[in-house]
This record gives sequence, C-alpha cells and structure tokens, in this order.
Amino acid sequence: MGSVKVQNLVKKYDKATALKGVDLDIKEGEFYALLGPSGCGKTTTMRCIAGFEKPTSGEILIGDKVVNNVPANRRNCGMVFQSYALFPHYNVFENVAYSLNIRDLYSGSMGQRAKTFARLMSRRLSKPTKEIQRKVHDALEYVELGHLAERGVNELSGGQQQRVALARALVMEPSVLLMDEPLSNLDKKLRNTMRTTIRRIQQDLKITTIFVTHDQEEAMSMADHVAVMRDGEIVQMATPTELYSSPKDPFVADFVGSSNIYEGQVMETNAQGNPIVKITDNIHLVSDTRTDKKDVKVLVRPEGIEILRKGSTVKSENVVEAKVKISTYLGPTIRYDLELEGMDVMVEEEFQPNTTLYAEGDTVSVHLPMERVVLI
Ligand SMILES: Nc1ncnc2c1ncn2[C@@H]1O[C@H](COP(=O)(O)OP(=O)(O)OP(=O)(O)O)[C@@H](O)[C@H]1O
Repeated sequence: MGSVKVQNLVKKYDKATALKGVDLDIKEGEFYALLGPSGCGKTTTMRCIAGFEKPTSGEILIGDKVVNNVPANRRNCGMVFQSYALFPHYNVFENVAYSLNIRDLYSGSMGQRAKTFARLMSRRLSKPTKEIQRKVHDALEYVELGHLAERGVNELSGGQQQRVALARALVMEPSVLLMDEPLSNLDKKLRNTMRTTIRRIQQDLKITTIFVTHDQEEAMSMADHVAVMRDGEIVQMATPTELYSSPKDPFVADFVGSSNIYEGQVMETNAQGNPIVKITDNIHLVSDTRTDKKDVKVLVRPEGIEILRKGSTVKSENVVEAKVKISTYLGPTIRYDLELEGMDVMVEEEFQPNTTLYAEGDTVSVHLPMERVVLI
C-alpha cells in the first residue's frame, strides 16, 4: 500500500521551527505537489516522510503503518533529488543496478550483508543476475534510455542524468516516489519534456508520488493535488483548477498565477442575490461568489478581463474605463498594464493577428465578468 498520511507533523531545529503541524492525506497512486516559497518547509516535510529527518512530533503513515521509527531504507521510498547524485565511476546500467544492490545490503544474513557491502565498496559491481538485468533494462526503457545503458554518466546531458536518477528510483519498485525539485537544474525546454515523462510514468505505474517544487507552473501542470505551504504550514490543499479559481487567501492567489487583488466592501446584493462590491467610490463590481463577509479581497485573473472592442456585445454590468500604461507582446498573448482610478490592472489577451494593439495613453473599456470576480 502506497498511501501516505502525515498527521500534525512538527519539526523544530535549534533556531527554527521548520514545520508547525503539517497534515497530508495522500491516497495510493495520487500525484501530490508540495508548492511554496524558499524556506517554507517543503524539503523538511519530504525528508521526514523519507526517514532522513526525525520529526519533533506528529505521525507519518505509509500504507496503514506508522513509520516514525522505521529506518529510511525500510520505508520503500524512491528518492530523486535536484542534484542527480549519480556515481561518476559507474555507467548508466550500473548506476541503476546499484540501488538494487544497496537493497541487498539490508536483507539476508549477516554474512551475506557483509559480502554485499564488500562488493559495493569495490569499484565495479559483480555480474548482475538475470533478474537484476531485466529490472534495470525495464527501468531504463521507462525513461527512454535503454540505448545508453553502457554509457558513462559523465557523458550524458543533464536531462539524461536526471532520467538515470529516476530509473534508479523506479527500479526499486518503491511504494512511494519522493522527488525534491528534480527539474530545477534543467533548462526550460527540457523541464517541459521531463514533466511529461514523469507524469506519463507516474500514471503508467500508478505510483504514489510527492513532488517538491517552488515553481507553480510545474506543480499545476503535473500534480493531481497541490499543497501550498507557507512558513511551515499548509495553507491550502486542492486540485490545480480549484487552487487557481478559488484560492483561499491572497498569498495562494498570488503564488499560483498572476493576479489583480483589491480591497473591497460588500455593499448589497443584486436581484439574483449576487454581492455588489465597492472597490472605489466609482467602481462597484458584481461577483458570483456568495459570502457573509463585508470586507473582502477581490481577485480577478488577468486573462479573466476582457477589453471591449468595437462591435463587442454591450455588457450591462462590471464595465469600466481604464488607461493603457504599457502593452507587452508575449507571443501567444498580449499583456496590458492598465490604470483604473489610481489602481493597477493587468489584463492578458490572446493575440489575434488582425487585432489592433493598444498603445500607451489609449482609453479602453474593460469588462470584468462576474464569474471572474472572485471574493476571498
Ligand atoms: N538542518 C537544519 N538545521 C536548521 N534549520 C534547518 C535545517 N533544515 C532546514 N532548516 C530550516 O527550516 C526551514 C524550512 O527549510 P526547508 O529546507 O524545508 O524549506 P524549503 O521549503 O524546502 O526551501 P527551499 O525551496 O529553499 O529548498 C528553513 O527556515 C530552514 O532554514
């Protein structure tokens, strides 16, 4: 069973409390991302689950077993790190086979273990059994490196080295795969390819996976669920779409994608019961978020705002005039930085070859559809 449960996990160091009561409930086969800024406790959470760090308090369960006192090598977790941590004097095949040999180190009689240890300390591995050959071959095929099995790891690109590290974790047939910023050392294009590879393998093998990253795009594009962390705590745990459309607070909204966030007060409700929120004396927006609160934060994503062009259907509500400050061509989209009664508004539109780009100083009418005006 590869489910992972973390209950009220606290980790205190001499000078810092890294975790202040983290709860996670990850079902078997799910792909979870731990997302948050530097120092929020992602790696510490991961290291506690792996068994490299002893929690100050709280419980960790893998399957239905509490593993707090189980050593790292018996938790059956595969690890992939940012630094690939490969053995430079072994080739690709040997690097992957090595982890199977390490597992041997923890099984068998004292005599067998001593022999395994001696073998590992010698620079070459002994001839692998047919079983090991098959497992290593399968793991390398998974990461599309079967053809490079004999290559020295120093003769591989960064992306290939990370694939070896992934194969080395997979060959152990772990019940949980733990990945700590595994793509951070790769360039953007390679990162995108590796995202797809990891996701494909994870879905094929249905292996419970926890993936640490500070890159929201990475977390959102790969994971089934994302746990956003801040200062040793989980702020929100949700699917990527929930997180994006209904962030729990401004920190999450801002961390997950670009956002326009304003202070507002709910003044009344309209005939349909939707709140009307005052942003400034002249700007009142209708939202379809039902709330009991009076003071709210109003979130509008840049791509949720529409610039009304000639011929657009006239909208009856949530239309305001704004001034263009900067327009930035981004390839598939155009970003407009607008000024609206002293407030900054970011709008992102899909680029259409025949549309006129607005220039600095232009006045535009913008529509904020009420379903895109989210109260948090
Ligand atoms: N061994 C340690 N001794 C003392 N403090 C530590 C230790 N490891 C981590 N910390 C502290 O615990 C907090 C959480 O660190 P952690 O490495 O888990 O954060 P992170 O979210 O993974 O950050 P990053 O994205 O930068 O890797 C930080 O304040 C850090 O300084």
